[in-house]
Amino acid sequence: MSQSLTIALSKGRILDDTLPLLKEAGIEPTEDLEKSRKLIFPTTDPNVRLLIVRATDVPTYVEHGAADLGVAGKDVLMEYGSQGLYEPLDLKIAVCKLMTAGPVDAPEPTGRLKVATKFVNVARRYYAEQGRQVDVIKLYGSMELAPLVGLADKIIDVVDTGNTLKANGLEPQELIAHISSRLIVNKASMKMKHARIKRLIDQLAEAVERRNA
Ligand SMILES: Nc1ncnc2c1ncn2[C@@H]1O[C@H](COP(=O)(O)OP(=O)(O)OP(=O)(O)O)[C@@H](O)[C@H]1O
Ligand SMILES: O=P(O)(O)OC[C@H]1O[C@H](OP(=O)(O)OP(=O)(O)O)[C@H](O)[C@@H]1O
Repeated sequence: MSQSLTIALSKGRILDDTLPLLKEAGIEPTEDLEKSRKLIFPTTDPNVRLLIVRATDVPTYVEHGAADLGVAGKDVLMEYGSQGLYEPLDLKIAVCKLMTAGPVDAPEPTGRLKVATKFVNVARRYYAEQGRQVDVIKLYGSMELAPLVGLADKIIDVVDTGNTLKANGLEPQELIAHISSRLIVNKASMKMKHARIKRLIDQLAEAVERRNA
């Protein structure tokens, strides 16, 4: 008997970049996910369904077993803490960098640094490793605004082209990590549904390799 799989994805770039890889593994949604308000979607494989969740919620669904697998940015996994999950495959999609950024040509602030970010755990860890005293301010978006209005000296955010920083008079400073999206797997599912999950990982790994050849 075939084992059922539930895969958690987020709308936007992760969905756009993951669907072609899933297609190569024989899994295609049977309706247009971007156009629908539904959150659970059947696929051409009767034993595979897709869940649509917020990008930052993907690890939660997978760790708790509400989904067997998911696709999440390394930034999200660094912030969430990935010890409760397996992370068997780098899908090499949604590639960007996690960086500190601040106003162009601003002098390095002396004393306690104010850093605004949605990656508060990453920020605390990063500055603790440097022995630097920081106040970390949690934001949920539009981080670039914080230094412009005096909420923070710097931000930590993902950077791709750098256009968003530039448009706001900011510049990238220190590289914290190279980021791409990873396939994550629930630990119990990996045991209980090993053959099916292993097959999918192998198929996706081949698809990633073909794409990056
Ligand atoms: N400009 C970018 N270029 C390339 N990859 C990016 C970029 N911005 C974010 N990413 C990567 O894509 C992932 C998903 O980003 P996306 O913008 O879809 O969600 P989000 O807006 O960060 O999440 P949420 O909706 O929960 O706030 C991020 O976790 C990151 O790894
Ligand atoms: O260096 P860039 O190429 O400008 O990309 C960086 C931007 O991309 C992400 O935002 P996104 O476009 O995903 O919008 P969001 O804020 O809705 O997540 C991120 O939060 C940055 O603002």
